[in-house]
Amino acid sequence: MSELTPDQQFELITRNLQEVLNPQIIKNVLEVEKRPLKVYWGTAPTGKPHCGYFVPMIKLAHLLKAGVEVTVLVADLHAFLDNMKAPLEVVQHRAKYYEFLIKSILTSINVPVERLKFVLGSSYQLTPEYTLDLFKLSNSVSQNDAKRAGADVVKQVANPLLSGLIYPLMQVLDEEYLKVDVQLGGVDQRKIFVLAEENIQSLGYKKRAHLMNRMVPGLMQGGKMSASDPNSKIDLLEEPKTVKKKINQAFCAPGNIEDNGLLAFVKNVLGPIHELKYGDGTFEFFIDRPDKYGGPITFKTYQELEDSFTKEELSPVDLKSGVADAINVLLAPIIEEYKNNKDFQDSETAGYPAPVAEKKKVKKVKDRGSRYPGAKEESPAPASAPVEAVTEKLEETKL
Ligand SMILES: N[C@@H](Cc1ccc(O)cc1)C(=O)O
Repeated sequence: MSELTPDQQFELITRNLQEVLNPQIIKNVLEVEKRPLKVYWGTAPTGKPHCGYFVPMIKLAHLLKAGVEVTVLVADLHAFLDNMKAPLEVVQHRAKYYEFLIKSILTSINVPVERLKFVLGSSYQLTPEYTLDLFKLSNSVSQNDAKRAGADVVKQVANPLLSGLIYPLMQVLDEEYLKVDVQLGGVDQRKIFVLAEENIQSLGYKKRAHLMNRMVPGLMQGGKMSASDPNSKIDLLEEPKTVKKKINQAFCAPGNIEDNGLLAFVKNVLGPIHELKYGDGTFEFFIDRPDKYGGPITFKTYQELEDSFTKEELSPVDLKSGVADAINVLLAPIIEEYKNNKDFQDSETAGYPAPVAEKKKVKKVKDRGSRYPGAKEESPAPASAPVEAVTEKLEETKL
């Protein structure tokens, strides 16, 4: 059990979250029952994981630090039920790939993974008990409610499939079958979490608390970092040159801190990772700025960085270069581990992301950002990396 007091545990468990539903359930376990809290986070192995994954990973780190028993659900059947984003033939393979990546992200930010439990959805979701519970739940949730619950999670298509209604019901049942007190997810899971809170007791099961992390904004104006828009996201196995290119094309207007995915990334990912590595409350963000623009600079608090950007002392180009460098440092050990892992090297035929191609030609792009306030941001060139095409095409043909 943790050395921390229940208050300290609660602070870590809920730190930097966007929302918590039913915190009293958590407090009761920590303060009254005095046993380790049990939390699960589920992920459906669909597209290629991107940098947005750092946010739940940081939360898993907080949970482990707080002595929580954490389960990661690799929701293979959910990946299949979401418009066959992962067809059954490839889902097992992708599930392994996700588990590998999650472990390597955590290891790269110094989080020990031994205490993490990984569970594959199909390992219990095909049992008679689970099936009967699914049927029972389908008799108490209306089509409309199930549809609404999945609206931000299940891909919305012109002719919605029935599987999209089964998906949220199964996510409700997972809370019981994984024997947890709490489910963690992004705020995009909110409607499913509410569905769970409103319906799980009809099966005689207890209501769970829900933790919701923030979504990392995409690199383009508006929206979250999304697997379906390659320009909005940076994959975990993205090559350094591509990272530079994508960050250079990101929307980042001088002095504008409101609609700025890069600052949000520093605040919600780079800052907390620095803190995890070097101790509570610490922050450091370095920009290797050319001498003629003021020389290298280190910000010691996020606020300093934001202020400097607001006052236009720090230009978008320099912010971009600092963020791109930091992302490349973050991704290097993950890419390294991937390249050293033989299991994933010849996986293209399984509809699975191809290895980071060393030979892949990356067209040289001109530096598109501007160092000067008021200069126009150009729209991004389409990034049609062959790596992308493999998964996307497979997904399309199976739809
Ligand atoms: N809905 C989650 C995946 C998930 C699936 C099943 C669960 O029980 C939990 C989470 C996502 O969008 O990635």
